[in-house]
Amino acid sequence: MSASTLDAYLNSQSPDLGPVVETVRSLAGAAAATRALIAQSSASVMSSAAGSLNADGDFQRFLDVSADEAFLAAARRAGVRHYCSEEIDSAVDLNGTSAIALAVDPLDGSSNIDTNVSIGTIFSILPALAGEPAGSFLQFGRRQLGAGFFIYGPQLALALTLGGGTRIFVHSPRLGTFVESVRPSIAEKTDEFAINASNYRHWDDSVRLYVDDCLKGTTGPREKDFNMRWIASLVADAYRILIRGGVFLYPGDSRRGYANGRLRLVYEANPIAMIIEQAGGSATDGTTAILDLVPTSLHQRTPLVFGAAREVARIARYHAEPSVIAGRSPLFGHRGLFRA
Ligand SMILES: O=P(O)(O)OC[C@H]1O[C@](O)(COP(=O)(O)O)[C@@H](O)[C@@H]1O
Ligand SMILES: [Mg+2]
Ligand SMILES: [Mg+2]
Repeated sequence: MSASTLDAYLNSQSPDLGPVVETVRSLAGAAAATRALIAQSSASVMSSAAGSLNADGDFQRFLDVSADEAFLAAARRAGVRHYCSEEIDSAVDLNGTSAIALAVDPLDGSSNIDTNVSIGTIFSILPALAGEPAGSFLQFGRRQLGAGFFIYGPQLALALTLGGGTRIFVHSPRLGTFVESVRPSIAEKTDEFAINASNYRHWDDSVRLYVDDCLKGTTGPREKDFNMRWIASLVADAYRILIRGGVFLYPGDSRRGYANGRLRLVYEANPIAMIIEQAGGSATDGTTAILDLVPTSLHQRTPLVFGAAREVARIARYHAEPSVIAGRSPLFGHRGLFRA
């Protein structure tokens, strides 16, 4: 693969993708500025409270709000018509000239801000519909024209899809631009899973049984040992899966407000699902493809399972065939390590 820049890649797109290309170009500028802000700020400034709660009830930090301002400004510069983000209550009409709707999670992985763990920005690009701005974001994920995320990690990187596969670009401070790094292809099998295991007691039996079976390793039904990773930054977990495979789960659970997990459909699950599918993986809410779900509200949550296609399909069977679980009920007496 010959090294290419993000600009060259964007310039090679067909003219009808022009407004999408302009949007990505503008977002890349905002990401470089956000990266610089992160690099310059002390941990206490970055994580300091902005003083309010967002639409989902999360405490907003300084960086959540400043990233939102940077990406909103980038949307305006690109002529985006409709904008929504995790940090604002309702979608807004920017009166832009292009028929583009942009949904953004300006700062993903907020709980990691002051620990110097990778965080990022996730975006979803949709066709803007006539009428109220909110309507543009209630289209199912297969309508996305493009999706991506920036990750502020050891490298500033962009995972991007415009529908013809997924590409990863890494920012070169020397060249002042993003350079293509890898075209990820997610293996369909894996022996690495990612889940917040502290919620074990809140999960339903299908998720517990799946994790139990992984933990039993070579002597269990999977007949192989599994490794576990959980970064608690969706962008970082997704990036790892793009690079070396694996499967990620944030299921619904019995905690108050967590019936549909924690992640938001419009600006987290949908763009990640498109990026993952375009890299050869799959993404579901446990059983149904994320990209086939029709959002009913801007900030709605969804359970999210994504990564290696065969593993995601296996997890769907744990969810969809209670008889499998019922048939295994004698095992529930010794469910595994997390019960010890
Ligand atoms: O702390 P938990 O419950 O494990 O949740 C971690 C998840 O929450 C998130 O931080 C939610 O995103 P925000 O930081 O944008 O609210 C994801 O990045 C991550 O996967
Ligand atoms: Mg997020
Ligand atoms: Mg966020």
